[in-house]
Amino acid sequence: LPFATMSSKTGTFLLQQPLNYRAGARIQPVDGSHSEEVNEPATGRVMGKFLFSGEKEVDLAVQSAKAAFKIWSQKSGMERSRVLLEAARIIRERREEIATMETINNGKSIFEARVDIDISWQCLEYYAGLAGAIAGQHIQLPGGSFAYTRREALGVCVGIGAWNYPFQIACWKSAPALACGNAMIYKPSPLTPISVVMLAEIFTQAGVPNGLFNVVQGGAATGQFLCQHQDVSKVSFTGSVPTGIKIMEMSAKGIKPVTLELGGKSPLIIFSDSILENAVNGALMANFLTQGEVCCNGTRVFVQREILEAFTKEVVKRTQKIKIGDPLLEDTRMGALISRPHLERVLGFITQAKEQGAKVLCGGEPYVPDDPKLKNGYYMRPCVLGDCRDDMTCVKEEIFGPVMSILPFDTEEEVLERANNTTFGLAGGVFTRDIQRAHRVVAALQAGICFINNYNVSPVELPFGGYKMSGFGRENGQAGIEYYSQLKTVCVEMGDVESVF
Ligand SMILES: NC(=O)c1ccc[n+]([C@@H]2O[C@H](COP(=O)([O-])OP(=O)(O)OC[C@H]3O[C@@H](n4cnc5c(N)ncnc54)[C@H](O)[C@@H]3O)[C@@H](O)[C@H]2O)c1
Ligand SMILES: C[N+](C)(C)CCCC=O
Repeated sequence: LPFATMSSKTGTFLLQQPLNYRAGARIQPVDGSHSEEVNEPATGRVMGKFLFSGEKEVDLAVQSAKAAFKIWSQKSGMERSRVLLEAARIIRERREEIATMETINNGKSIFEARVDIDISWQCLEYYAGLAGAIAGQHIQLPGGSFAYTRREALGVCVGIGAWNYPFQIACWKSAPALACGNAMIYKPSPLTPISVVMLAEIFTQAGVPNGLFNVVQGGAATGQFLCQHQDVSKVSFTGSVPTGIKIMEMSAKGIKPVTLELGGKSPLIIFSDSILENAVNGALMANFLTQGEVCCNGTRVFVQREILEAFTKEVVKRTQKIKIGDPLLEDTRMGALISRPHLERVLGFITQAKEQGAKVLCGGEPYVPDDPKLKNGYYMRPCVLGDCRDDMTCVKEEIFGPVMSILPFDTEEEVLERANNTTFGLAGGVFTRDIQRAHRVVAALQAGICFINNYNVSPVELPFGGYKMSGFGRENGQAGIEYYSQLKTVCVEMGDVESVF
């Protein structure tokens, strides 16, 4: 179905179709508990309403996924690979339509949304490539006996996603899950319910059995029904630390494996020998993609004192030039934040930072575009904070908005101590021309994904995930296979059985 193309101008899209997907079709949930509005962040307009799913609908989705799992898990890796490749091809073909929908529902610029959709189909292609290579081992034992291992699917997996990368997060979870032979039920964030249903339609069109990828819409209660369902074998969650803790507690009751992709407050360390232009570009990429609503952002920017002034001046100049506005316009580089309460929360962090002694070097206030249809959108000017200290709230807590905190440092030893002084551990970065120092620094960083002389690039071949309270498990890369499969050992006796009894 053409979706966004029928109405691809900001302020015009209307939600007309059901957003649950079960057994190969869009449906209304059988026990929709209540309906919620879905907003367009760029305009603040209500685009329509959708129903939150109750326990019965969750159970129907699980039963339908179980039936599809029986078929899909019996297919060879190569057979699954062909279907995933076809899904990747359809996403490529519908790239503009999906990116437009993502922009309308999330508020990020169309420029960025296209990149998200590219990473999404690349993820499907990558796991299609691995599907045929999923294999066990043969182990020789004495007397001609032997053993072998089988890497088997887990069953019905649940994916629960955040609102910042709605389509991409669904692909990062479903591609390895399906490649390994699992079924998946996906629950997107209620703030961004739309694009994942397009993914479900694409999987059906590509040839997955009906029910293999179902979508249930809802919030915390729906998520809980999913996590607590006895026929669910695994939960993969992307979201905040407090919700991650709840997911882990619920999964513990059923001894269900979990993958937790949680928040961060990552350090970006810029040494004085860096190429200044690259370091500035890196800091912008580390802070302002998707209006700063990125889990792995390097929001604590540690700058060696010798270049503090030059770096800060350039970062501020470049930040002030970021084009904010209608996210569907080609030259927009920063769109609208996800919601009014979230915008107010981010602005609240800036007020508090000022109270605690930080200096606003640029931005940090609401932005009202000239275009009248955007006047109720959730925009703000990206902010750079100077005079920051490690004990300030803006430096300690995840803001999840376009706010960069600059922190001076003097020595490598000092900055590493400060960089690791956080309960988070998702990402980290270093800019330097000294290669020994670069590798020494990333080896010492307590973070799951580290960047040397760049930031926030994410080829799907690379495992992604956190240390410490940023979670565990990995998405993407070969490592992703381990988190959607289980190992069976088969021991084969070729001789007679000797009994000790
Ligand atoms: N590490 C990563 O890969 C990654 C990626 C994107 C976002 N994030 C993190 O996500 C957070 C922002 O996203 P958010 O505001 O959507 O997070 P959130 O934790 O509020 O919600 C995430 C998802 O969990 C669901 N949920 C909420 N309560 C639940 C419960 N009790 N049981 C089951 N499901 C429940 C929500 O409906 C949503 O789908 C940030 O902290 C960000 O860093 C992490
Ligand atoms: C694609 N990025 C920019 C690495 C973001 C990954 C998802 C985190 O929120």
